[in-house]
Amino acid sequence: MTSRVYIFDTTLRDGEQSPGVSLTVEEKKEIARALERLKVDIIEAGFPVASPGDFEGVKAIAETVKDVQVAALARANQKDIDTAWEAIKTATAPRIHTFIATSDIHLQYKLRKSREEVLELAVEAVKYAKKYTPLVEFSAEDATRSDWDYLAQVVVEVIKAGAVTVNIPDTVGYTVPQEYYELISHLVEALKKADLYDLFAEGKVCFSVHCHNDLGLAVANSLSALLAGARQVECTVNGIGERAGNAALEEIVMALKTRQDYFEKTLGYPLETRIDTTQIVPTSQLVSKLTGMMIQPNKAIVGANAFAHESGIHQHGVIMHRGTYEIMDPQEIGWTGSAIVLGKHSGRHAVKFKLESRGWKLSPEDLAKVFERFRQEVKDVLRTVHDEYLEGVLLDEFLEDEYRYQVQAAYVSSLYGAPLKPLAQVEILDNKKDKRVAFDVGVGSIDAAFKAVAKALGYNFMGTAEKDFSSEKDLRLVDFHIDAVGKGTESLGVCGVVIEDFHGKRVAGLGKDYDIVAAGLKALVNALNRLEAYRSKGEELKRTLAQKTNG
Ligand SMILES: CC(=O)SCCNC(=O)CCNC(=O)[C@H](O)C(C)(C)COP(=O)(O)OP(=O)(O)OC[C@H]1O[C@@H](n2cnc3c(N)ncnc32)[C@H](O)[C@@H]1OP(=O)(O)O
Ligand SMILES: CC(C)C(=O)C(=O)O
Repeated sequence: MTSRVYIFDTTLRDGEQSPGVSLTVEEKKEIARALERLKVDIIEAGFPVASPGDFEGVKAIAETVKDVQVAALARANQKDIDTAWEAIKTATAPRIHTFIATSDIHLQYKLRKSREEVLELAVEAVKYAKKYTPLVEFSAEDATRSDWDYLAQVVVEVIKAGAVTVNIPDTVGYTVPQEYYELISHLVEALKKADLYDLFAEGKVCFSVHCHNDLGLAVANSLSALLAGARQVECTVNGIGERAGNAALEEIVMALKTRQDYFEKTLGYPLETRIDTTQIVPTSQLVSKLTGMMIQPNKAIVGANAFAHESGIHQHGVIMHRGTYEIMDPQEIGWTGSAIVLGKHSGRHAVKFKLESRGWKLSPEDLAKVFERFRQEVKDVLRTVHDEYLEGVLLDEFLEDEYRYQVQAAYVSSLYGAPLKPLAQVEILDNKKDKRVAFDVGVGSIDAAFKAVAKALGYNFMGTAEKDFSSEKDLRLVDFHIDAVGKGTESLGVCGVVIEDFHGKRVAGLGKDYDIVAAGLKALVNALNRLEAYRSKGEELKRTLAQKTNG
């Protein structure tokens, strides 16, 4: 048996069958190019007879990609096969993928045909497709709910008719790993009985698997089938597809790579794909963007949290040795690295690590003070804790005396249904007791208030605009959010802001108030106090604190 596993990507065919997904020809070409870079073996580009748009998409892909087979789907009839061929004939290696269901439930209710009729249609379809290309794949739709002996008969006959790949789909995600293993083994035995085993053993005929995820078992079932002798896996990027989706390409590939030891121990040789795993994350993100199907944060391999650690014990482990809580190298998959994310469950080691990565070296006593303040003021208060909030509490701890500004009073209007813009007037007192007053308008009351505060203190508030900084006075808003502590209209508003200055320095500010605009004002003024204190005393403080660690 060969050790090579062929990756048949059906993102553009079964993946596009996800409810709500519809890709343009240009988008399909962009994904196909990404799949070529990922080095999948086969791209199933679509179902050409389905619509002129599908036909054009498949044709365009066949003309675009070179280093990969291009497959087109066709029912077991001549029109579908002719149309499939028309669409893929310019591909470097065109594959016709014809299919018909073999389960009694499909035969009786959907096809309204006998087993004999379906067998004949399958054989005729393969023979007909074979006139166009040697690369003919046959799929026995709903194979896992088919009678095993009838399925074996179909498999044997389509191979005799010329199919070089025989796919055994778990169309409705019904099987379980052990059963699927036994089914593939049963079909291998059938090849032996039919004197076709040599073709299979030499890799001239290949069993393929195509698993749906209705019970969440698509990847497990696919891997189990590989152990039984299948050598092609049909899968989609991010696991998108009909209903609960298909087996996720990234999970199959990384399971084979990460547990190569297990497959080698079990089979006596490793299983290998030719996938360039560093292309997994870029491809996944492209597919998500173009299909509009979000990737859940905890999705294996490609979810935003797949290599992020928030709880203290795990963070400590990862800081000491990544392998304590990670079984894959994120960079091998195309991530920039793992992430230590500060949050409710973070501990002292993570806080120390984060501060050190920003150039702060603290004695155990100073670290304890900052950690305690972080615990009290930030950890339980914010859901997303940017690293800047941690540096912020450090600045509060050591430089609070330097803070210059305090909101004295503010008047901010809030409008509904009026053709006017909200207006903010703020009065800020500095540490020399001088009053700084400014007015401004904004798209909303917070926007107006922030502009007025910035103006009063000599800054120019750019909002979240992507435009370049043009002056030392410019300030960009990097993050802004308000959470409510408590329930109902009397809850406390907690506002967090992160701003960036002309030099790229980012600082965070926090503000709390029963009035959410007031919470926002306090947060921005807190951030500006921290920014100015950092600018005048930050580097000196770093040196002073670091010296304490030497003594
Ligand atoms: C398991 C899978 O993922 S299979 C692929 C599913 N993908 C799609 O369906 C893609 C989009 N489909 C379409 O655009 C349309 O269904 C088309 C163009 C393919 C067919 O449209 P229509 O001709 O209107 O038929 P409709 O979809 O309503 O019914 C399917 C017909 O194909 C027949 N059929 C279904 N599977 C097969 C097959 N593998 N081989 C031969 N005939 C089949 C059905 O019996 C039915 O025939 P009938 O019209 O004589 O009753
Ligand atoms: C056409 C076949 C391969 C299919 O998509 C399925 O059975 O799910």
